[in-house]
Amino acid sequence: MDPAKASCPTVTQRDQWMVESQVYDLYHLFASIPPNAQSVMLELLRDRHMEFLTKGLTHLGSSFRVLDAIRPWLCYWIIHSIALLGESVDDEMETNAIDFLNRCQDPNGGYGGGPGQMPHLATTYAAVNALITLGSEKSLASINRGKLSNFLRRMKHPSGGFRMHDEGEIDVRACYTAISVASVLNILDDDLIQNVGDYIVSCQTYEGGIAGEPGSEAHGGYTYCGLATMILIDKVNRLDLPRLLEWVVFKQGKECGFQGRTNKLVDGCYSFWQGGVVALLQKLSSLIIKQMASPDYEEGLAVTPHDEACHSGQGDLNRSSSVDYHNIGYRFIKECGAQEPLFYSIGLQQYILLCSQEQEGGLRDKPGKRRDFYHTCYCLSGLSLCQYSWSKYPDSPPLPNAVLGPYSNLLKPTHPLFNVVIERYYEAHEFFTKS
Ligand SMILES: CC(C)=CCC/C(C)=C/CC/C(C)=C/COP(=O)(O)OP(=O)(O)O
Ligand SMILES: [Zn+2]
Repeated sequence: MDPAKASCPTVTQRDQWMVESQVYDLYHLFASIPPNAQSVMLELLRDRHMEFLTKGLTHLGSSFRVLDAIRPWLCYWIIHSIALLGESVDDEMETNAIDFLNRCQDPNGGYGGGPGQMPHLATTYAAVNALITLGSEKSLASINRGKLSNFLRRMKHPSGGFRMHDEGEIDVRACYTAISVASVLNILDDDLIQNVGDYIVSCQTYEGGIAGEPGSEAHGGYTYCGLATMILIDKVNRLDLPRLLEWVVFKQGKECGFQGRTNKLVDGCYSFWQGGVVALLQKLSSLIIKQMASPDYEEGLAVTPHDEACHSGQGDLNRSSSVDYHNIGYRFIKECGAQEPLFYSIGLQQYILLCSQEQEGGLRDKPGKRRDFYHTCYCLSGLSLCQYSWSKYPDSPPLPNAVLGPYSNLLKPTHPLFNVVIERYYEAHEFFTKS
């Protein structure tokens, strides 16, 4: 999956069979070997992943010239993966990463794809998440929040959406990256939020998922962005949540991985984009039941129609006057949702460990594809969500049967709204509450 562009809308039956046969070969092999060998096959290859990731970070300054416009993304994918594995980067690497990201910071706010490049919302999100994950005071203090706030306001469009960059496209990714960054940095206010809910509601399609822009096809990446944004702005009740849930659960394929959209192939990165959608919906289970139970639901009237009148109704999140935006993400993870995952969590862990994991380290889309940092980050993020999907709170240790393979596979929990490791999120939340 290339997050920058959409390709052909369907795959051929032959493509589908090829994937199925490769995946089923692996599953048959797995089923045919003794339990102790199965346990070895299911092991998360921590040391090899660390070697792959550390090498990548070391070479960030030199060998990634071809990926010159996404270098803050590479920082985030690598640093977040390392944090999920419960490791950290050494002091020299941390200093280099902070200095490098600082050079990507635009004098007028926001981060570009490399030093001197125009600021872009996607690389701003990546840079901020990377700096939060590094977590030191120097790292957090390096973000110029005043200027970044100006940049976000410059990207705001009267439709309610945001542009990705000056004169750039308006889409649901732009809404999410702007709102996520503003929320975590404590600079979110009514002006930034105005009409965002209207824009995202207009992107929910007849299938139930969310498209990148009005009139397009529902897709897992945009659905994650749209749903997370609606939660962060306290407008999630405006989405048709039962339909969204129905759409996403049917995106988990026979291979146990997720596909991004109807009639396309499963891919390890959707373990996070679609797995994240289900994890968020799990927390919203009482709201979903409420929408379904409403006598108006069949008529499509149970969903609040306009931006002004809506609050989520999620316990403490339900307020009548001014909204404490900075704390929505904080309180959300404390909410109790459904006690069990709403998808086949063990099956997805099996897909990630047996099909997406490369023996030499790093993770990939599917068998036959090459590893890369993007897939490593989102396969590990999805694996972490699965492992904690039976836990009442994301930071309480899961029972052994929730974790496929040896318990040493357990990763750090990630915040499902921001995709940063929860411990780092708490530290950043405290830092930006005070400053
Ligand atoms: C935070 C942030 C910037 C999030 C990005 C969200 C994201 C992953 C959007 C996906 C974009 C898209 C339509 C890809 C389709 O590619 P494809 O046709 O190659 O893949 P497919 O066959 O799996 O649909
Ligand atoms: Zn992918």
